[in-house]
Amino acid sequence: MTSHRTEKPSAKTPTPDQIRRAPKVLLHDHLDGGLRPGTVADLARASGYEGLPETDADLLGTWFREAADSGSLERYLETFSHTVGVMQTRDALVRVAAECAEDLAEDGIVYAEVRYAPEQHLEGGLGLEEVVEAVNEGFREGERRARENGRRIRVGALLTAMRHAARALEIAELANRYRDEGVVGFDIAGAEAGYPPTRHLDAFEYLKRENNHFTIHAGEAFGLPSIWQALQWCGADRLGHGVRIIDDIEVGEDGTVRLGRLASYVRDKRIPLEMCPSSNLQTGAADSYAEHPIGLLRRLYFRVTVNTDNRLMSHTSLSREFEHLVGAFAYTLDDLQWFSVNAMKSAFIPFDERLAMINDVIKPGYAELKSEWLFQ
Ligand SMILES: O=c1[nH]cnc2c1ncn2[C@@H]1O[C@H](CO)[C@@H](O)[C@H]1O
Ligand SMILES: [Zn+2]
Repeated sequence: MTSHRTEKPSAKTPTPDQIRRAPKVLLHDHLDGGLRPGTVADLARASGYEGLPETDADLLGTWFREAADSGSLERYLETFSHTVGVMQTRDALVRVAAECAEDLAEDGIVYAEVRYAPEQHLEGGLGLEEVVEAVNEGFREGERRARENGRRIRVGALLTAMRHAARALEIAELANRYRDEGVVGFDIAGAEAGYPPTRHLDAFEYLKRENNHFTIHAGEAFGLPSIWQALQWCGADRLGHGVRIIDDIEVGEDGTVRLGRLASYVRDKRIPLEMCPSSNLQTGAADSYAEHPIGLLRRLYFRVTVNTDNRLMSHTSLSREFEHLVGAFAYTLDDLQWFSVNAMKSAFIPFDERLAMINDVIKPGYAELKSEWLFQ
């Protein structure tokens, strides 16, 4: 008698090792939120930065995670003063960017867009352009080191303007100037409540006139009005977080789902949502992985992507984010592929490159993983 395997192999729960080896795409990761704890300690020592709460790398890593675990975005953001504080020289920026690309490649990421706010790195005397050039140099160096270790990654930069400041147009112009040299788009970040995206309308209008791309942190600490402004006033291509779109979705007792006008628009127009589950648990935007809106949004086929936000503060990696989601929602390799293809479709690099990444890198990578059961 022949025995047949009844379970579709791709429907099995992926192991942590498979998750790590799966080709992944990351669209929302802050350069100043992803330093290795040891690097923060090293750079502080080298530059004479005295404000660190701990000097031992392990203790420092724990400190960042715990301090960021505050339940409020404002308190979460306070921890960045220490990472930004040690990223004020060319060498520090090159090192942090190179290690970032290396770490992402080691985690199985094949394409990443990493963001940072150039205006926050001028205290040591660097100019905005020098900051961008140092970070770009670091990314290229990290890509090279990854290649030497048998890994392949491409990293693009997103330039962020801080929403409480008034330099958005200047930073948008900077992003436009470097668009063919490693910078793929623009973003605004920082405390959301009290700083609506329309404050920076001039920057967004400028980028639209230049046919350039941008994402906006919206719907994280503040709700639907922020998402609505980001899309309908500012014209964002993607939403950073966007979790609060859930406020415009009603699920009835019998399971029927009703989308409001804004949620319908987001789904109909395939607006990419850059979701960052662990970060949301820390800032209070969601209570647990199982209750995170990503579960429902994925079932409703919103264009959901999975991201890290701040690997240091959230003690995470993209693989870990997927592990949490696999635990909460029993996602399979098919789901992971769906998230990765969604992210690649939503990237800011040209269409032909996105398509080649999907067809020549991502899909073959998942096919390879899905075939492993045949040889066990
Ligand atoms: O989740 C977030 N929401 C809003 N702002 C953030 C988040 N994570 C980091 N930053 C802010 O973005 C700056 C540039 O990278 C960081 O310095 C931090 O202030
Ligand atoms: Zn963010």
